[in-house]
Amino acid sequence: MKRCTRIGLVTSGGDCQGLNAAIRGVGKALIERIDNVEFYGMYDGYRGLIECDYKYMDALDFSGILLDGGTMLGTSRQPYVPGTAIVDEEGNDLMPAMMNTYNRLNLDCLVVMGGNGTQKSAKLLMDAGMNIITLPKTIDNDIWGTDTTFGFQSAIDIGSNVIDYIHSTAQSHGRIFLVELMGRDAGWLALNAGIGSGADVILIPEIPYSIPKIVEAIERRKKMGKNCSIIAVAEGAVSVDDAILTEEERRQARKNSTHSTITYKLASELEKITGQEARVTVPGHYQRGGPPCPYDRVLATQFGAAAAELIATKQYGNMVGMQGGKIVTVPLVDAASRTKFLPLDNDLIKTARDIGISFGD
Ligand SMILES: Nc1ncnc2c1ncn2[C@@H]1O[C@H](COP(=O)(O)OP(=O)(O)OP(=O)(O)O)[C@@H](O)[C@H]1O
Ligand SMILES: O=P(O)(O)OC[C@H]1O[C@](O)(CO)[C@@H](O)[C@@H]1O
Ligand SMILES: [Mg+2]
Repeated sequence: MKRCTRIGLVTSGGDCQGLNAAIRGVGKALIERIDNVEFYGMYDGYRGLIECDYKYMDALDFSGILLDGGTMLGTSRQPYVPGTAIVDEEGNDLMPAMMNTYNRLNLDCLVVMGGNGTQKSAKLLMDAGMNIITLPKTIDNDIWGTDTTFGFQSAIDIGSNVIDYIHSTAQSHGRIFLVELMGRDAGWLALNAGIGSGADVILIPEIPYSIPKIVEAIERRKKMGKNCSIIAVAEGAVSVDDAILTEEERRQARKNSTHSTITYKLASELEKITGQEARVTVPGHYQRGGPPCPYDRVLATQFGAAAAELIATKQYGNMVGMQGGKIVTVPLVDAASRTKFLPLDNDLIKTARDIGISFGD
């Protein structure tokens, strides 16, 4: 009898919408393609791989999960030395433990679903000799080599919806409203949600803001008879003053600040300067929760099926991605090589500026 193909599955990093849809896509497409296939779902990201803690999965596990939020396998963030190793709290390299699980289960391939950080760690697994295929998941859309990631569109929908609802209360009270959206390093989510919901100012990490410029935008609106202003703030947005600090200096400044986030600090500064009441709304992890939107269901299914094809044809060491509307295969060395920040010549930044949205610059 033909030896069975044994596939490991890992979901790593922050959860997002579409992870279960992607797991389902990989599972169903492999069952269709390969006669004898077994699945081992690692619990809680790399923890399961390290501790050989897994769930044996069969066809039924891939049914009825398309709409489920989160990940049925659980996820985690594991300490690491950048680009070098996944480690425990004492700094011990955990590659031998992960390799042990891979060999013990006699895996043919490990499918790793994660964000930009996960792509880097998956490359370490590949370098150590594992057959790896990765899928790009994250609400941040910051993975190099793919135009989009699953989770991103669902988070845009939620972020836009939050701002949609803020409009009426902002208008009734004549207030400045700051809505803090996720995105520590990249502004994709804030930009898209901001444009999609009619924000007046959008602040993203890639374009440092100056407070006088934001005030200018608010005053300009007042002159046009508009009594409220809505500011979409990426959580990683930085002022021009902070942009010149080192990462360590910025960390210290955050630690010493009396404000919980930059958005609250900005709100109190704007209130002082403009004399207009300012309020902050932080949807937080709500942006990552709940069912994937239909677009993400389709994307995650496409990515999952494409991953199955790569496995069936033994094209390991690749990430599945989307470029120009087409499913592509991206070498993991490239996908893991850098973060996909918003380029300043991005069309959407131009569109936003064209309709008078300020970036505080
Ligand atoms: N530079 C790196 N080198 C090695 N391993 C890394 C690196 N960055 C992250 N990892 C590993 O990948 C895991 C997931 O990374 P991270 O927490 O950055 O989330 P992510 O995959 O980027 O997803 P998201 O940003 O959407 O939450 C980390 O907990 C860590 O174990
Ligand atoms: O879930 P945690 O660990 O609080 O991390 C939050 C971070 O995860 C993300 O949701 C995805 O990377 C970021 O946008 C956010 O900064
Ligand atoms: Mg990330």
